[in-house]
Amino acid sequence: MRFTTGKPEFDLTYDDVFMSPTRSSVRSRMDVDLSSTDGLGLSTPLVVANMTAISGRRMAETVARRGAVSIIPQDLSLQAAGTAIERVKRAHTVFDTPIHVTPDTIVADALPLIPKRAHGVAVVLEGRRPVGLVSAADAAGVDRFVPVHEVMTTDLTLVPSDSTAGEVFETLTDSRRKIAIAVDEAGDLVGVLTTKGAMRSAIYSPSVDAAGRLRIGAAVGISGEAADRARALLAAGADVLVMDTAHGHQDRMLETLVAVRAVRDEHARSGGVRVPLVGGNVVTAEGTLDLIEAGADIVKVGVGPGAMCTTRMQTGVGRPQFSAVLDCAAAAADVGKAIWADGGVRHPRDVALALAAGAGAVMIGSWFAGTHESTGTLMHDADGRAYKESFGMASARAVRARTQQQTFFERARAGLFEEGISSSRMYLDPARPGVEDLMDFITSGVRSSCTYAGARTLSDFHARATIGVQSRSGYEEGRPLHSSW
Ligand SMILES: NC(=O)C1=CN([C@@H]2O[C@H](COP(=O)(O)OP(=O)(O)OC[C@H]3O[C@@H](n4cnc5c(N)ncnc54)[C@H](OP(=O)(O)O)[C@@H]3O)[C@@H](O)[C@H]2O)C=CC1
Ligand SMILES: Nc1nc2c(ncn2[C@@H]2O[C@H](COP(=O)(O)O)[C@@H](O)[C@H]2O)c(=O)[nH]1
Repeated sequence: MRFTTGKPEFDLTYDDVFMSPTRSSVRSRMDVDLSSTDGLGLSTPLVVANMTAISGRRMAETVARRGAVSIIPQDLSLQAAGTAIERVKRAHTVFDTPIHVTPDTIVADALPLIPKRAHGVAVVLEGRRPVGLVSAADAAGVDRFVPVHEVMTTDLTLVPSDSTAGEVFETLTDSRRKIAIAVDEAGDLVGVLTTKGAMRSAIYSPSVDAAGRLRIGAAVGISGEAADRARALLAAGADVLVMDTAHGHQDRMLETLVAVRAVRDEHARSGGVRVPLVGGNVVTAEGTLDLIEAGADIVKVGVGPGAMCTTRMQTGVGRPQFSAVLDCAAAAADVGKAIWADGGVRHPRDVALALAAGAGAVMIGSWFAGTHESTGTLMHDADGRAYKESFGMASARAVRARTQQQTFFERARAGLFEEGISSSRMYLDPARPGVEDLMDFITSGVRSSCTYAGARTLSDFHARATIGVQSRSGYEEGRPLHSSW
């Protein structure tokens, strides 16, 4: 990557920069290979942040089907994390795992479950056999105590579970239906697929492990028994381990990395699979190199850019994210390693700019909180707009949950150091209410950015990108106007 006018002496945010178009021989945006350059080989270079309000098994399976990976937060109990990993490993790589209810489930119980999937229905099962579909529209205007078998649709599009996404697409378009239910030879439920899902399956490749199962990562805190948690997560099948703390460039993080690396190496010797370790967060070349020396394969970069973050206001510490990514990525590349750009992403352009600066993949939290797949419960404000509640992992709320086993004094002391927002409303975009909708939005933007730079791969993109520094009005000029001026 090069600057149009030489590297400035001051640090830059994503908003401060733009990319100049350069001559390109790439004929189509679909010719761009978006595989991550972080060694994980994600076909979509996105990682869902290890935040309790965002990353759970539903998020993990959905993004893995589209080539990305989600990290289960450190605050989840080992048992819950193990269950999440196990469910994601069992999930189908093409068909979505639907919500299911029984014919006798009452409408009042079924309705809150339906928004937990972007496809908007629950499958009604007798045993494991699908007998109906119920949507919020089917249940509109009926008594809440009515059993779903009285309102469900029974005219189903059943497809064999070995159907390809293309075959399902044809079946659905021929029958003018939106959702197919895949069943096995016994007629038992395997999963569901919408026309959009079938189309996406043709565009994205799932992120899978050596056994062909969807991938999922898990976080380990630096306080407490990190090595024991890491060992248990590896045994449960985690595909990547993330050690992160606010100040990643501290002795305790380095010691934790050394300890977890030993556990990981032992796991690799016995099982033959070397799980990558991620450490963070840092914003300097020195921090990056120290974490790599201690055992990190990937360094997580970003202090203070996150949407739930109060660190910069509270402490004055942090660094504008574009420059942090640029410097840390260069330092990591010098020793053959990579970084994730973590936090501060609000538009597809931010992802493109992070990748142009050399990030191996980009971590997103809050933007994905406002989706059907995040862990929170769907709520509506006084105007009827749908939202989910999000909170920072260093907020008083998260600290209270994380320190439950400690004494009252320790908890009160920890509570003094909050560096995050405890409650924030992340609205679902009515045009893009699912995480896959946002992934389409982001990846189409990044594909296009690559062709503007004449790049077919992300390493090409980093090599060819030409970046300029813009004024505030330069940034404002680029913002679309949704009504006249
Ligand atoms: N990317 C970012 O900008 C930030 C991210 N976060 C996220 O919040 C989550 C919780 O992280 P964290 O608050 O570190 O909690 P952790 O539970 O990971 O604990 C942090 C440990 O480091 C010690 N510590 C020393 N200096 C600091 C410091 N400046 N800030 C925080 N801890 C320090 C703490 O001790 P003691 O409590 O005794 O001081 C504690 O033992 C993580 O997921 C992290 O990524 C949090 C803040 C910033
Ligand atoms: N300073 C804080 N940073 C936090 C907190 N919770 C999470 N984070 C960081 O933000 C990113 C995600 O950024 P986003 O802009 O996509 O939301 C996450 O990975 C953490 O590094 C917090 O409470 N305080």
